[in-house]
Amino acid sequence: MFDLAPEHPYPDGHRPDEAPAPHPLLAPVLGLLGVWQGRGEGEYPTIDGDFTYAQEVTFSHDGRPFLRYEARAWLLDADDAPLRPSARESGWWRLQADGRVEALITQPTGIAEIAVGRAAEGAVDLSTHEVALAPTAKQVDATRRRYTLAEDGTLTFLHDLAAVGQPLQHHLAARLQRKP
Ligand code: HEM
Repeated sequence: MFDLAPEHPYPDGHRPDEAPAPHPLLAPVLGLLGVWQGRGEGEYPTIDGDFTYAQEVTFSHDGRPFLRYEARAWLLDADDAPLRPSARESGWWRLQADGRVEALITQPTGIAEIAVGRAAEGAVDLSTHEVALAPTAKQVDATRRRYTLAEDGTLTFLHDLAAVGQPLQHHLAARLQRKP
């Protein structure tokens, strides 16, 4: 019989300098490893008014050439107090030898995205390759996600969305700080 392991034998790493050693193909995204938290603003022409939100984003790895990605957002009220849970998603970013990234991202709203793009020096730009929708999901045609790591350690996130009959346009912008 299999003996239950008290701890996972291959825990994910959240820092470039801790075990497991990151795979060399992760070099362009090493600066993203860890848990990030911050605040953002969002809008869309079909939504009543702007909104502010908080988000926690986690990038980790197990020594192979892909990142595990998870993002959870919650809406904020006018005093920045949590209002209600909002978008969440998780997936895998597969790093290729020439800096290309293939990202597979799924959301509980019935949307599964494959996005492709490039990673270089802490900047990642991902655009839709394909979107698959569950039968009851809202129509999403395309997205673009840009992550930029600034000198001061801030991670900027920009998200464009083509959905529910609207052309690709701004949906979200956030500034995240790495959690200690
Ligand atoms: C930080 C992440 C996100 C936040 C905080 C957020 C927030 C919101 C909010 C507040 C709405 C209005 C409806 C509601 O109150 O729930 C909305 C609508 C929507 N969002 Fe997002 N969103 C996020 C990410 C995404 C992503 C990644 C996608 C698609 C890939 C997406 C696609 C949509 C769509 C399709 C709608 C519906 C528009 C409509 O029916 O008029 N959102 N979002």
